[in-house]
Amino acid sequence: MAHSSLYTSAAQKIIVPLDVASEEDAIATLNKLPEVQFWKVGLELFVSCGPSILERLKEQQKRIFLDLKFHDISNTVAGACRAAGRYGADLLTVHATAGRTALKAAVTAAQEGAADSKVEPPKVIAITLLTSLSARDLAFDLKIPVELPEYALQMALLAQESGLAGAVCSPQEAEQLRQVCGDDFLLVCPGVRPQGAAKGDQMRSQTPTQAIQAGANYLVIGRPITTAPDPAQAFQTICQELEGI
Ligand SMILES: O=C(O)c1cc(=O)[nH]c(=O)n1[C@@H]1O[C@H](COP(=O)(O)O)[C@@H](O)[C@H]1O
Repeated sequence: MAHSSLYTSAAQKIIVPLDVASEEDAIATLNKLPEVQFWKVGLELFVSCGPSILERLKEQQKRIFLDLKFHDISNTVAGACRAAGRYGADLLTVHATAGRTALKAAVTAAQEGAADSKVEPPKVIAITLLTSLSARDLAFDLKIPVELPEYALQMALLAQESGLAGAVCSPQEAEQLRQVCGDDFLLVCPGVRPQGAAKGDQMRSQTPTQAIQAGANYLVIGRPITTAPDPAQAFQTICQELEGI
């Protein structure tokens, strides 16, 4: 059995999503993975059981990525971000394709919400292009006539110009985004798969080592940990991989 102290710095870089449909299942996942410091609450759990899970996480001094991926007109995005800003989450997502006005409004509104409840505002980060989409999807279905890495970069730059703290991108685009957007821009990478793990619906994946070497600040890793026969062991194996870089 590995010692948790060995994995502290690597563990802080890994965000594990609570992609379950009830608070009970979420708590069961939390209990299986006591070493995880940073949890993601996304659409499935938030729509299923609302904000009470955020209180449970805060009681346990966990960090929270509130991944609600807002994508709407600017007035509606602002209202949602103001409400989300009240919860004291660390990170909050909006889609870059909501556009410049909505992105700027998101940051301001999240700050207002946080001030209302006297908590730190969440860092608002933008989805550049979902990691479940391929270059083929971008060109043929979304009809976007721009190469995929360039498109992700342009969405990240739009987010940066609009005052957002960072972006969500696949590890495959992280190196270019890091070079262009600089060291202070947060890069959060889902679509991360340890060598040999099932990709599922992830179309642009890389290993944890590759993602960190490309410049990711945080890795979002779900099923390779949560559906493993021993989730705590799977988490520790990834931490060990990162400690070895
Ligand atoms: O915003 C996200 O976290 C996100 C963006 C994205 O482009 N791709 C993506 O997979 N995610 C999330 O990252 C997690 C990936 O989970 P696994 O594929 O199980 O590792 C899921 O909770 C997704 O909602």
